[in-house]
Amino acid sequence: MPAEHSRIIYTLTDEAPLLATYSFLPIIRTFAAPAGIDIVESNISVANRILGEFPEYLSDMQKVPNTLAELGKKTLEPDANIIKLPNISASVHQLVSAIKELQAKGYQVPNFPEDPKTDAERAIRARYAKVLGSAVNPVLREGNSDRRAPLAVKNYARKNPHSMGEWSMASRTHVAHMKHGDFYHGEKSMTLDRARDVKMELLTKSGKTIVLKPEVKLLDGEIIDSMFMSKKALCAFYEEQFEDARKTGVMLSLHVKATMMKVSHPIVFGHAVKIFYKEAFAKHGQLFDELGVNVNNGMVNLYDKIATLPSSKREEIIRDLHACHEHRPELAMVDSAKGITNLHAPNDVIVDASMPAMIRIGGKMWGADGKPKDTKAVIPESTFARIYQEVINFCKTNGNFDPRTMGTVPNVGLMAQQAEEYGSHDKTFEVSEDGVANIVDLATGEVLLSQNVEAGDIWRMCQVKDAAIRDWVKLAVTRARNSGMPAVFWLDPYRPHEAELIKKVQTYLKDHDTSGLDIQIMSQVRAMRYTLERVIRGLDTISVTGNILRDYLTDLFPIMELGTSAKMLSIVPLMAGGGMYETGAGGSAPKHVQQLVEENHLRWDSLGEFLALAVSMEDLGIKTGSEKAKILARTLDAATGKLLDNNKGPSPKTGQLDNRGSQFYLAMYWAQELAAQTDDAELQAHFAPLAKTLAENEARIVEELNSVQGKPVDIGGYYFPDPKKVSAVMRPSPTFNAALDAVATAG
Ligand SMILES: NC(=O)C1=CN([C@@H]2O[C@H](COP(=O)(O)OP(=O)(O)OC[C@H]3O[C@@H](n4cnc5c(N)ncnc54)[C@H](OP(=O)(O)O)[C@@H]3O)[C@@H](O)[C@H]2O)C=CC1
Ligand SMILES: O=C(O)CCC(=O)C(=O)O
Ligand SMILES: [Mg+2]
Repeated sequence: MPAEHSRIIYTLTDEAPLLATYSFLPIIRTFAAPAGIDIVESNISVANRILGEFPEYLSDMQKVPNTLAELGKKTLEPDANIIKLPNISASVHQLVSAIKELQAKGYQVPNFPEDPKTDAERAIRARYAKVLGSAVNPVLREGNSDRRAPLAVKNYARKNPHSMGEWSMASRTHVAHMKHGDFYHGEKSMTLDRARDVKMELLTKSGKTIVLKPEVKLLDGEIIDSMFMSKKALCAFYEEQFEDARKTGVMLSLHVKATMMKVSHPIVFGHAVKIFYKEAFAKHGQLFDELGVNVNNGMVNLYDKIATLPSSKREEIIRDLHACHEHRPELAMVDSAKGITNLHAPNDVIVDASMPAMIRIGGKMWGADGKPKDTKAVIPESTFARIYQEVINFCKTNGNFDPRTMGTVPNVGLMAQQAEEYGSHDKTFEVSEDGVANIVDLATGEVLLSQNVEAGDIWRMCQVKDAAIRDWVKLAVTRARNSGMPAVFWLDPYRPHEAELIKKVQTYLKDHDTSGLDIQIMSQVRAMRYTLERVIRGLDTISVTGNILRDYLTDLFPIMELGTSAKMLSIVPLMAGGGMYETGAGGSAPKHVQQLVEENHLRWDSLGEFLALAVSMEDLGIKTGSEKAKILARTLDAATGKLLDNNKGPSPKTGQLDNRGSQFYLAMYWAQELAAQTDDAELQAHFAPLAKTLAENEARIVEELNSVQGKPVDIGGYYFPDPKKVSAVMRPSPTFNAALDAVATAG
């Protein structure tokens, strides 16, 4: 078997998934080896990405290759087979913390220039921008998204329903969104008649021409949009909503996606903070400017910056901040015990996860007194906010969803080739002066799209390539055909971008045999209502959406159906022919690391990894003609089914089975499945002794894994932990380790 074709690339990322990888990789290697499959690591953690970006600051020993760029290239090769775990999409605060940790460990990478003044600082900042926010997914996701709950997982959730909070008709929880002046209302869109090179420029009222983006290469048939968020409208909206919440006595929460929309949403977040605390900002604004306070990075930034002030001044500021609360509504808390509010850090309340968590528990968030309360969820962007209001209306009328009976909602999402918001980061600008923002053809000078903007508005251009749209339509038809489910394109004909998309969808659907399929196009709110009406009748519906709703719906529905998006199968069929298998649809669960460090219990569920590995091995088997790889995939799926049936997922409670124990059970069941199959005698003989050893030592291994819990452990860092220490913590069972080693030696 050619070596090139028997390779699975396994990413090393951050936080909980990285910890889980330390115990899972030795297991995977034990099983993959006899099929000639190499498991190759690719470290794309935020720390490693920083090091990869700044080699000239490092000693030769410290230098690392730019792994993300290399992996990005790999996604364009037809034999790519990548298992991608969730990684940190770093906010500025997280990035700065990671830099500090690296520096403390002797890696002399430059400081992050928060407020660059010189060209040199601007250059460093531009390089750090490549590490900031959602920097990994847009590079690797060179294909559209296919996310769904596998049948075994869905059946497990039906039999073992997670808890759901009660919804009451009297709930005051609701979503507040902008009615004008947001990206939706100002959007203009067009499909290119031919390939063009364009620039983005601002013609100011004062007569200047500011070129914001000198060149963007556009392809024939590509859809481009120009849209802006009005600062005035956004600030007026915040004022009105904060006051409404205060008057009506409902708690307030803000939900944005500052990590994925890494340029626009921090600004949107910052305005909320400045308006909430406006008296304090009016009084101390000049000092805050001098200190370089930037609340786009949350209140945490302000607290960090004032820490250097003499204590009397600092206390005065803190008193003034607290005084603001008197005429503002109660704020939802992220951690009420520690006094961390919703406005503390923009990465603490990430809308895709935070809204479903709130809906799941009956429309509540936590108040400062630690009690769950109804909340006004402020989500400025109307297109996406309205779907949540629709779910809330539905729950108020029909009660909470029932995981035992509800249907499933898989998603086919448009994201390939940096589609929509994914490609907009370097084309998003905070407008410096009133004027006209134009997208101009470089060759002809023709103004393609034009907007009247004002100082402080956020103006951006999004793109979607024609090939990505064709591939998305094809994936939707394939999924509809293979699943037998109806598919709904969630597209709003009144939104200019989506009106362009609808034309293409209608055209490309004709390229496929859609006979007998139920494929419809509906605006988001109607699509949500239609889908929910089916969901409560136990009926399944595929949602086919753009990039943002791909993200939002693949947390929303899994969290209702399965209790978590960790249990999703998340496949990216790469357009160049390879496959990327993401593990779950959720994030990197920072809370889980805290629990491990404090109590040596890792509640991270690796089910997503198990599911991803099975499809990855299956694909490898098909593409390389390896029967052994196919058998490994089949038996792994069976083992995962058994794991679910026997309830061997990790418990959130310290002292009980955790991630490590769950992985042990997977290994035992997998070995048993391989020992029991008769299609391949070699594999059978190879794994029979392991199956026997693990079964005989089950009680002992579980005891070794569970008895270490309850005490703090040291993993030697957060963003750049010590591999030896993590490995020791994550592999605490000598008996299990020896059993795996014995197979390697025997092989
Ligand atoms: N694909 C990717 O690379 C993604 C990366 N992210 C990044 O992850 C970080 C955290 O994001 P956040 O929005 O807080 O979302 P998370 O999904 O990390 O956290 C929300 C909650 O989901 C639950 N959860 C998620 N995954 C698992 C799992 N495998 N096993 C058990 N529970 C799980 C946990 O809840 P509980 O313990 O209460 O059950 C967790 O606290 C950010 O840096 C974000 O940018 C986010 C989404 C996707
Ligand atoms: O790219 C990111 O920052 C997050 C992506 C995400 O949340 C998702 O894909 O579900
Ligand atoms: Mg998401």
